[in-house]
Amino acid sequence: MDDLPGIVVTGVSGRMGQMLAREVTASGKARLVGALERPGHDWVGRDLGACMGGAALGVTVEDDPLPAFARARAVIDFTAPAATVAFAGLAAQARAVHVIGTTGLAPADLEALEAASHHAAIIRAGNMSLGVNLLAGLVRKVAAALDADWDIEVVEAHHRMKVDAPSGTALMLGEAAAEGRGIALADNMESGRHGLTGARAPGAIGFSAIRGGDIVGEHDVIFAGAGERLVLRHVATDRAIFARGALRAALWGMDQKPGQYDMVDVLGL
Ligand SMILES: NC(=O)c1ccc[n+]([C@@H]2O[C@H](COP(=O)([O-])OP(=O)(O)OC[C@H]3O[C@@H](n4cnc5c(N)ncnc54)[C@H](O)[C@@H]3O)[C@@H](O)[C@H]2O)c1
Ligand SMILES: O=C(O)C1=N[C@H](C(=O)O)CCC1
Repeated sequence: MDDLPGIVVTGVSGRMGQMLAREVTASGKARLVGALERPGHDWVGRDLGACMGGAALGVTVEDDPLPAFARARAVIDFTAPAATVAFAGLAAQARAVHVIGTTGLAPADLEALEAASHHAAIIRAGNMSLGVNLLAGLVRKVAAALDADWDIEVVEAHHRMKVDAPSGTALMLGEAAAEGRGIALADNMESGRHGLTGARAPGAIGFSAIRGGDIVGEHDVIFAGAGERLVLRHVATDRAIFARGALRAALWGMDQKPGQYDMVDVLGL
């Protein structure tokens, strides 16, 4: 057991943090060598297993990232943008692989990640599931095959606690559509329609977000043409798909040089 590579999970009390801690512990491929929460969180200083309502795991929840990262080959981080940027600098210092699932990152955050990736591998994706990464490839192909008379709309649905929109997945799928069409997403994005919006801009890629209940994650990419409509859909029913992808990315990243990677690299798609 002791020779298995060590992994630290950040934001360990969160929806994804708990899922990740369970995935790493049960995998037989890695050891959980650290569990982090934000300072002041009531899990800090307690055994993680007990906090999650099960048997003791022998892993105490900590709030100081650097000593934890120094014990790890990889850090799996599904938290919030400010925390992720700070963790990127510290993971780079510890030369640990940083797997980032956090969404809602701003351009300045991405610049900070780029700087950190000169010192350690960073693997980041708005969605770590196999299905969504395959879907992105299909979306790119369909968008390349259809002309701009086909309107592209991305519709996503998530649980009521999600804080960012469009989702990271929706943006990934929008990027794939834009690449297929040979346009820049940033110049063609239409989202948050409300009121007297006027007609749809020709060639736009539209985004709509639904938030409610405990929806894990659903994404439709709609290609709407004259007299017909093509809909490509992914439905997530279990967060374990994201945790499995993240663990796979962490193990893969341990053999990579410093740099930025995504799940297409990890999955060899
Ligand atoms: N890429 C993917 O496949 C994927 C899948 C699911 C969720 N996500 C993203 O992961 C992120 C987290 O989602 P969630 O549903 O688990 O959210 P959540 O709110 O349940 O969990 C986030 C956790 O991070 C902790 N945290 C915040 N700042 C911290 C800090 N400085 N140090 C340590 N811990 C800190 C919070 O206390 C919380 O426990 C979101 O950005 C979400 O969009 C990505
Ligand atoms: O629950 C979330 O939050 C999710 N976030 C990712 C996104 O923004 O696309 C992946 C799906 C779940």
